[in-house]
Amino acid sequence: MINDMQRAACKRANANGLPFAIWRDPFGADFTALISTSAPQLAPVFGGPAAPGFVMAPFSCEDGNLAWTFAADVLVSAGGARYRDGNALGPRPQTDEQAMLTDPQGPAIDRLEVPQGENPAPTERESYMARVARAVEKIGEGGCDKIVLSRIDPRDLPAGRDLLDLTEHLAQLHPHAFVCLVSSQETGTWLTATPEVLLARDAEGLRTMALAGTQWPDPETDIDSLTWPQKIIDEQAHVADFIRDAFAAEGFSDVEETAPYTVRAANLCHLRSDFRAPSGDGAALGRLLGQLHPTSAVCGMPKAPAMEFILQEEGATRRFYTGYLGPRDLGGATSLYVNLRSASVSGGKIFLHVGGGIVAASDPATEWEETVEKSKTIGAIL
Ligand SMILES: C=C(O[C@@H]1C=C(C(=O)O)C=C[C@H]1O)C(=O)O
Repeated sequence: MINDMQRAACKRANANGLPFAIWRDPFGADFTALISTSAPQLAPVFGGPAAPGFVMAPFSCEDGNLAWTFAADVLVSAGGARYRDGNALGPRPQTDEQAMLTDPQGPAIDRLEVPQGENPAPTERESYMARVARAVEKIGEGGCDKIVLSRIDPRDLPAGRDLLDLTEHLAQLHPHAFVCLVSSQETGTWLTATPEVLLARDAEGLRTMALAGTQWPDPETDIDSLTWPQKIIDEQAHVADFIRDAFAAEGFSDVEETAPYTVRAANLCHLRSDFRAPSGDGAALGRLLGQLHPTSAVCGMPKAPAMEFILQEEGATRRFYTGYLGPRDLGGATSLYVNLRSASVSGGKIFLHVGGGIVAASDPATEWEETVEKSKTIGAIL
């Protein structure tokens, strides 16, 4: 899955303080590794100069179309390495640094490890439940229909396990997910196994999804037999409304939409509907991304008061959790995923971020349970 050249390139990047990302697409077999030989820059995802790269944006940002952009200086896919030459990728290294990253005779590095950085405090059960109760109260006062809250669950990384091995294990456990390890000084190091597409563009056009509602049925359950309470059906419909409005506001027409259906994501099930639309020009896509991020699936509704409540309750602890990440302009496609079922890595610790949407009828104890179930996506490898 992660081949020897990809391992060597990521470890050498890490040892040399260079940014890298390594990911596996949903239902894909192979990983792709991308290494930058310079620091990531904040740049527009759509509408700027098109060059292959990897992008990552935080939850809270002024412009949803602005993301940390990791230039694809070296790209190692299952078929071999390619190297940046201007705004394209070519077969031969253009610099010594590019060559060093993939040189079969280059230095062997034992393990990929991340130095100690941030050390956020855990959110205890009582304090999370009190936070949920305050959100329900706020919704009851009017002005907000839904607020997505989250918490942090710090765990120890298994001693002696390489982060690349953990990433590979995560991918094996969750074939449906976009699985990614990304690291830079600007973003920190994040491990993700997300089921949620924020916005994807390829030759066939645009794709996104409205995902909401969570159940954790017995693994033997036939998911087609699952039913959803009306409050979840309504909540998912609101997320779909939000996406439909964003397309309409930016002038995208001929948007096709499916009816909601149940999908599995690890031990969880969600309610989802899919959107497809013809692509637009870069400026319109940038505005669409700005409208979509953060969606009501991870922030709430309406966006502004939900965001204000989240920042007041959680401070700035989310950082890149519920932001987005993914490859840009690679092989003619850009695939941005919501950074969910994700965790930041710092020294020997991994900080799981888990959350859920709160509506008027939410029960604090059940909301806590939901976050415990969501923590199992990454928890399963620890
Ligand atoms: C916020 C998370 O998940 C989001 C919230 C969901 C919900 O409220 O049911 C479902 C899917 C995601 O859009 C998370 O996984 O941390």
